[in-house]
Amino acid sequence: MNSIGIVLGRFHTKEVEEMLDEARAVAARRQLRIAAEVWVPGSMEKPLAIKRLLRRDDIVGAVALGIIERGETEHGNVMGHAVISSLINLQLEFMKPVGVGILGPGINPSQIPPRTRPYAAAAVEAVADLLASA
Ligand SMILES: Nc1c(NC[C@H](O)[C@H](O)[C@H](O)CO)[nH]c(=O)[nH]c1=O
Ligand SMILES: CC(=O)[C@@H](O)COP(=O)(O)O
Repeated sequence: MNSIGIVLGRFHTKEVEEMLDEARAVAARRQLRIAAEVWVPGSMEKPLAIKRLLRRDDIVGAVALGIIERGETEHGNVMGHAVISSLINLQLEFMKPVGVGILGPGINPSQIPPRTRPYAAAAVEAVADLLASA
């Protein structure tokens, strides 16, 4: 059974816990073992946490979950671009799939609930699909 790791940001923790619940269910359905669940302060810390997981021989893929909320400045947009770009680069560096389930940037509170489970599911499904097609 393939093992993956999940990195989660602590912004909007309750909603991210719902994303984790969905990710666990999809992983089980796709016969993926979750070898690690790593909580980090925010999205800026996700690339390092994902890289630590991808360096592990027992982990063949990873998932990043979290929420980048709408702020008053461009901080969230800049962060979103940088983080997602880094996660894609890590995928190519290690040749291991990284599913990105990060809501936003610029998401409003009312936009979060309908996206938590679909985004988490899509991130795990993407990793499972890439592993299956390897
Ligand atoms: N505003 C959000 C953040 N900001 C925190 C950063 O990700 C980081 O933890 C901080 O800059 C210290 O290095 N993170 C999110 O994931 N979502 C946000 O909305
Ligand atoms: C997306 C964020 O960083 C948010 O939490 C705060 O943003 P801002 O400083 O633009 O209000």
